[in-house]
Amino acid sequence: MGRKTKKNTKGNAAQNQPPASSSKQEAAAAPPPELPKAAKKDVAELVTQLLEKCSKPPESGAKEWEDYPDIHGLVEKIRKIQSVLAPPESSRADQFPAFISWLNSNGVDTSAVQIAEFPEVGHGLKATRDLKEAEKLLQIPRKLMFTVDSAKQTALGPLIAEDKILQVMPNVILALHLLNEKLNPQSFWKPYIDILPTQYSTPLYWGPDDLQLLKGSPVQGDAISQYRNIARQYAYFYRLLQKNPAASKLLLKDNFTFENYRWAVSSVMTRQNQIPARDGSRATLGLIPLWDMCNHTNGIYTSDYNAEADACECYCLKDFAPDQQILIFYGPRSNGEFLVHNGFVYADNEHDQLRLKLGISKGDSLFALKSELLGKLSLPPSRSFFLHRGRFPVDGDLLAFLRVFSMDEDTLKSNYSGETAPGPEELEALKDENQQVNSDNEDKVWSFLQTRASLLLRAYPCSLEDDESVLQQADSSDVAKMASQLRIGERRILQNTVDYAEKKKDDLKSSS
Ligand SMILES: C[S@@+](CC[C@H](N)C(=O)[O-])C[C@H]1O[C@@H](n2cnc3c(N)ncnc32)[C@H](O)[C@@H]1O
Repeated sequence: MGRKTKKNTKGNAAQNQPPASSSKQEAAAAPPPELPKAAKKDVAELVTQLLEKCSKPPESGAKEWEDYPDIHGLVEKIRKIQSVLAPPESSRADQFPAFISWLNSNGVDTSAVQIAEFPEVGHGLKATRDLKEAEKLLQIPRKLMFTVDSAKQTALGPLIAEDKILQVMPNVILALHLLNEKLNPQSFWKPYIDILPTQYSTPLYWGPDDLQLLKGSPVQGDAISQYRNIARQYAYFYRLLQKNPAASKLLLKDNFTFENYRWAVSSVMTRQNQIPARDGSRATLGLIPLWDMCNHTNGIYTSDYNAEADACECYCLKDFAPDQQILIFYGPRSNGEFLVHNGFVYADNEHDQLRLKLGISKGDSLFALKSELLGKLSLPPSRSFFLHRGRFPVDGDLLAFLRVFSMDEDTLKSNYSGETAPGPEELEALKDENQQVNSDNEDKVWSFLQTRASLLLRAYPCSLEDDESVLQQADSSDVAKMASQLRIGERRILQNTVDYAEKKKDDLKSSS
């Protein structure tokens, strides 16, 4: 979410004592329930199959979708066996008072905010009084933060020190840390973990029918890849926890269910933040209690790191009246990114963009010349680009790629290769809309883009009106609404691109 930079202002550094190591606390905890031996054996076999299935390199297009039912099927079998370990349902809202007391007793002033439930966004913060734009809203000391660094100081530390894969996956470290602390009734962070949502709307919670709702959108492939990645991670870390002696005393070891893992991964994905390490030399990944109760809106970053106070500070994005929801800006992400990583999309996303995969065909007789020129622009011959919402749908990288993609042999040979190889200025010019290679090339660029965007518009399985009515219908599922809102945004970007290309072609005609 918010970007954190170092900032020196006055603060109360004396409060910042690290929490006691929870490895000691774990020793006092009652053991959580375990699966019977036979069930454990069945899970271990399914996990081996899952790891094998997910470890095959992901294939694009239809193949990716073809693999998904098998992966999903194995995961569902595992979940069924492990369902006996599910903890009793608990009410999140009942835990808020203890959470606020915990914050207050650790030096957090919560007087300006209150936790409340809001339509469409879940729980969030509301103002308890008039708050002015740029006024300091919250200050959360490091000792309350739940970070990769704090994970290393618990019983997870030895496992992190041993496993090379874990060391390069800070988000997984956080997820395992969260699960281990959740199982520990003595955890310092218990009041925080108790108020986390019990489930999420990320695609990790979707079934095959839900994923089908994304048909026509490139986000469908992203959601399937995410599911595959998390299933693979689950299988890998399941085996690691069973086999590695450094994991033998972890509470997590016998409670590492897929349900728990997708919950922990989603908790981390939807709430994580980069936090400068204590010495400022690097960033660590972490969760920031209370600050992470703020929901997102368009705007600018208003969070900062106060190095002197060793605390995260959040300022008001705008004026807020009493009882009004306090919103912050998470960052410039597209609706597709928000859907896959945060489980939501919203209508007025100023930073919405649509992924567009493009490549020079290996069968193109000019492949070598075009690839060489693209290399000089630091672009591979095939990659994903983005079409943007707003006045300028095409950015410099996409424009340069399309110009090279559309170049004829003569132009390539006489202006862009060998002795006529372009210098830095000519390369920059390829990214500049106000310059052109020649009018024929320019016409090809905009015609190609117009056709491609029109085809993508036609590829959606339903109309704009259908999607708009899904949003209006009270009985539409949350996933159906999300998929419709996503497509509405994508269609707007594609239609804007078609119109923009048309205008560019008209301008070309009138200038020739
Ligand atoms: C950091 S948490 C914010 C607190 C969260 N609403 C809760 O109940 O714990 C981020 C999550 O809040 C929800 N959210 C935040 N901003 C939203 C928005 N503009 N529209 C819909 N959901 C939103 C999404 O579920 C997202 O994953």
